[in-house]
Amino acid sequence: MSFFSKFKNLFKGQEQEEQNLDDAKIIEPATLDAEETLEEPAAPAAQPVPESSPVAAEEVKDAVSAGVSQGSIEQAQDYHQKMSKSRSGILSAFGDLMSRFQTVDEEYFEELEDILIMADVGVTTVTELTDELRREVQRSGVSDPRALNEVIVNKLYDIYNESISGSRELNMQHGQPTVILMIGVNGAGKTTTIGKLAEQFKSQGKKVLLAAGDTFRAGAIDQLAVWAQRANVDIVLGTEGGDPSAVMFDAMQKAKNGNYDVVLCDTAGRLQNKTNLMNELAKIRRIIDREYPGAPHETLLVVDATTGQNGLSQARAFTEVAPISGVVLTKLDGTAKGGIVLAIGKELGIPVKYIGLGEKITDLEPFRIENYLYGLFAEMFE
Ligand SMILES: Nc1nc2c(ncn2[C@@H]2O[C@H](COP(=O)(O)OP(=O)(O)OP(=O)(O)O)[C@@H](O)[C@H]2O)c(=O)[nH]1
Repeated sequence: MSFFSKFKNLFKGQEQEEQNLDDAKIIEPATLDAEETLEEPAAPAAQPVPESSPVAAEEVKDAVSAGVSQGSIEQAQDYHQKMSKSRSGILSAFGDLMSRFQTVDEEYFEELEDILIMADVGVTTVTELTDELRREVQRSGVSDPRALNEVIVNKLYDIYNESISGSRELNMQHGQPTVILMIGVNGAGKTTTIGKLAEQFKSQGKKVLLAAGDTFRAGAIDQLAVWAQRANVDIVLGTEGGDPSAVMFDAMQKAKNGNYDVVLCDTAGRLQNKTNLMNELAKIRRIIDREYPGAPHETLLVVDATTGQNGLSQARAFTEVAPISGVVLTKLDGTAKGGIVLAIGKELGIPVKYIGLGEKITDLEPFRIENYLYGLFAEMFE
């Protein structure tokens, strides 16, 4: 069974449960007003909650064994709700395609390519996808475009998974602080993301320290200090125009003496001057590594999803100045072109580790390709 069928079945299983609970609620005795009735209220007709159908239960078991848990249902629903801009763009284009093509032909493939490229899925991914679809159509003889929808989603899932190398989880340390270096151009959402991550770690009971290493942009230090306050975590402040490596040194000392679990390091995002940035990041990494050999344990590149292909070329340029272990894609709630996740996976081979789905401190989700594809395409299969 494909990942999507399994995923879909889990939702079917959940809907069935909710329906069962609703059915049971309708006949709850609490809904009768005993005060106003002279007669004894009828014996409560509460019935046991009916069991889910054995088929649904079996399918849910399948989905769970495919790694889809209750937690991921909630996450997927969150993705679904907050990615509505991207989804409505893609779904209306697909709807239009379905209404105009009764059979799959070359023109259908060309239009499909256009839709996906417009959604920022990226030319390489789109070409690989449609080449495979053409082969699939030849092999299976499928001619109804509707029958291809699920195949498309499954292939996007496979292409992403095959492109990514490296761990998709954060490389968390035990017995020493996990040092995370955040890089990315100004305005991508770096500061906000550091605040959101701090909040998440804090809510997991971890002791968190921020290092305000963007000493270049006026106001960056103050802005990070505001997030530290919001998340109620400690911060090492630099001085505007000062040496960011000095901030990192102080932060590493404080982390050691204060038994911190996580240090989140902000950096300046001056991509315009690649050599300077490369030297600055190399120096920062050296200082951190000297205090904690092997650190930083993560270097996360923050990319603004609304910048589309521009964001992708920015990301590519950053891979030339520092080794990147993961991408945080921000503002996925604010774009109608959410396909950029797939382009980044395919073109850079770096896992997207988090996505930003809003401006609030809680609007950051660990990235899961299943949830993302559900968020984008779910209604296509209803
Ligand atoms: N809708 C939405 N807005 C976001 C998200 N992440 C960040 N933002 C907004 O993007 C804007 C820029 O975010 P910052 O965190 O200031 O960006 P930055 O990369 O730190 O920029 P510099 O401080 O200039 O380096 C702010 O208005 C944030 O509220 C997100 O996931 N969704």
